[in-house]
Amino acid sequence: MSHRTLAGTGLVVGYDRARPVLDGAALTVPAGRRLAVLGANGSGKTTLLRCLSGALRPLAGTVTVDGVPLRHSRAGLRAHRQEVQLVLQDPDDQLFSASVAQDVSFGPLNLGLPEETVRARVAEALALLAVDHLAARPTHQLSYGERKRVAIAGAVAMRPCVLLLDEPTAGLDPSAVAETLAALARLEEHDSTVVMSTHDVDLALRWADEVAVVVDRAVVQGAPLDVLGDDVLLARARLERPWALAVGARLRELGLLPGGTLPRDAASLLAALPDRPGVPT
Ligand SMILES: Nc1ncnc2c1ncn2[C@@H]1O[C@H](COP(=O)(O)OP(=O)(O)OP(=O)(O)O)[C@@H](O)[C@H]1O
Repeated sequence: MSHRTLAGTGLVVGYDRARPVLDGAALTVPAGRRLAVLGANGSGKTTLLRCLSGALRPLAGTVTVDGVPLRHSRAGLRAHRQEVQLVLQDPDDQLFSASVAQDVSFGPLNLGLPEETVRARVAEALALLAVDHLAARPTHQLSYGERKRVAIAGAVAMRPCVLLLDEPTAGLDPSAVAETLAALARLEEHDSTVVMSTHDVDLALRWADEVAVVVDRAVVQGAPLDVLGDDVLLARARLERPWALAVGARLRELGLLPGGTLPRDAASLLAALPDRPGVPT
């Protein structure tokens, strides 16, 4: 795998030509950078990811990989799927084989790869997602969190350059969220660029290198502190300011937090606070 830059420009995407979900949206997934796609329910996050994956053809606009436009022919889509993989929000939309190993091997087998290569890819994908101990288990017996990680493993076995994850942490408990994030970090070491959609502004702030907000049928993209500190944009997008920015800004107003970049999570906020109690005069 190697890093590739996935981008969409002038995207008009939707299910009804008269009322597209996205109308002239642009997004760049910079190679090797973590991108979080945020937006309220129904704003069009899934629609955007489906379009970038090639699953949904835009009514207008172009999707490119390293500047080369995606063609929606059979051959074009087949080539695109080897570069870009989408993992759906609900693992039950994705898992259909009897066992975990069979499910994860489905994509590589479909590519016509030799059995030995498929076995190696499956073993690697299961290990990266820390679900190797589940290889022989029937998929329907797994917990929701396990099924979500197995679904990601299925995409990873295709060795995509860009992995698009639709709400990979939704419905997970905090330890399962941490396990998923650790798995994503291992994927990045294997040169996959990871994009996740989420409603969780706090997660986006602490995880992402860049943030894209789907709002008013368009996409606003930028640095996490800029985008998630923009109250006007957040209100338009029906999102809340991340707690770390809200609390950090208030502590700074009170003179309790030194200047510089605002902390992005609890650990860095606590580390930035003075080590003595009491309100400074
Ligand atoms: N297959 C479809 N046919 C018709 N309309 C659809 C279809 N899929 C989605 N939509 C509509 O497109 C809009 C955007 O939906 P989408 O699923 O992309 O939003 P989302 O931001 O991912 O939402 P959520 O956070 O609730 O998952 C919604 O109004 C939805 O009803």
